[in-house]
Amino acid sequence: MNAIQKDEWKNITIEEEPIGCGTFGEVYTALWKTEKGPKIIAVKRYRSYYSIKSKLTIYSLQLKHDHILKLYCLSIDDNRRLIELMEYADCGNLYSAVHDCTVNIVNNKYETFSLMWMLHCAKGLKFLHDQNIIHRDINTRKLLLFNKYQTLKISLSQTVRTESTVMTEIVGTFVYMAPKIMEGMQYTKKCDFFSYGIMLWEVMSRKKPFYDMREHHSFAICRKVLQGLRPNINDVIDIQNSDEIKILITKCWDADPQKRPSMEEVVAIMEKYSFYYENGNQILNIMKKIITICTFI
Ligand SMILES: Nc1ncnc2c1ncn2[C@@H]1O[C@H](COP(=O)(O)OP(=O)(O)OP(=O)(O)O)[C@@H](O)[C@H]1O
Repeated sequence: MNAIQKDEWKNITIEEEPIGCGTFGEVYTALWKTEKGPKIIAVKRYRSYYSIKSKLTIYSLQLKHDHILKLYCLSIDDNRRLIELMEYADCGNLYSAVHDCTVNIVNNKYETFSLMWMLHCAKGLKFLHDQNIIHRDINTRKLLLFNKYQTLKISLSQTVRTESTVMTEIVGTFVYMAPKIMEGMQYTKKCDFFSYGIMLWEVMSRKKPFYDMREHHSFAICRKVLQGLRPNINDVIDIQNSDEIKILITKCWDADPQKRPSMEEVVAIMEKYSFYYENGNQILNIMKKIITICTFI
């Protein structure tokens, strides 16, 4: 792990107002004057040392992937608080991009964006699973956006563990949590697939999971999910051949973990759709231009 030298702190200026607040601490933007020039980074200030062991495990794994958020280093500040320096996501989290309908760049090409985001998420998760790592709390607030909303990366929280670890303590966010985990069973990779299914529904419907439940507290959601209730699949927006996406969602959130698809399958389906939409749109634009030119001739 790269440790930050004590005198390096003078090169880092942290903003006063946090940009986000999580379970374990607050996140700020900061300017880091490095030898290669200044760069904007994100800094997380933890409230306690509780996080340090799991964070050190994550760092020791040295995970590098296009769809995993880059972590630079961990340190202790002058007030003896655990500090983490990481890549700054200039477009915020996916939850806001999906539910805040004021982002025009996203609204104008929503289908293309949504399929691309969920492809990136599947690729990132597949990478983690290939290393035998389980995220355990993947949700749309943990998916961060870059590059004019065109790149998505998974943020690694304290919940991330290697599969060999015994994990029966319940962690995670209830609306995205697999029923077996609610029952206190051991976490396996399959719990991330369940969360993926809920997120895919959320992104493809632009609705919040269980938005239509009268009682929206954790216990009510747990009870309903254990009884087999899932978000309404018909909320998924109609795109060309969206039936395959709907089948994928229902397979991912199946109560039986064995019936959930593999991440290879998920990546293959999402790749097919993203390619279709990306290229379909380009072909459509070229055709529109040809038609315009022809009408002028
Ligand atoms: N690297 C980053 N770049 C930009 N914004 C970030 C970054 N990390 C976090 N944020 C913002 O801050 C919010 C809170 O992040 P944080 O990681 O603390 O949340 P969390 O999901 O509760 O994590 P944890 O459960 O590990 O504490 C995120 O939803 C996001 O909007």
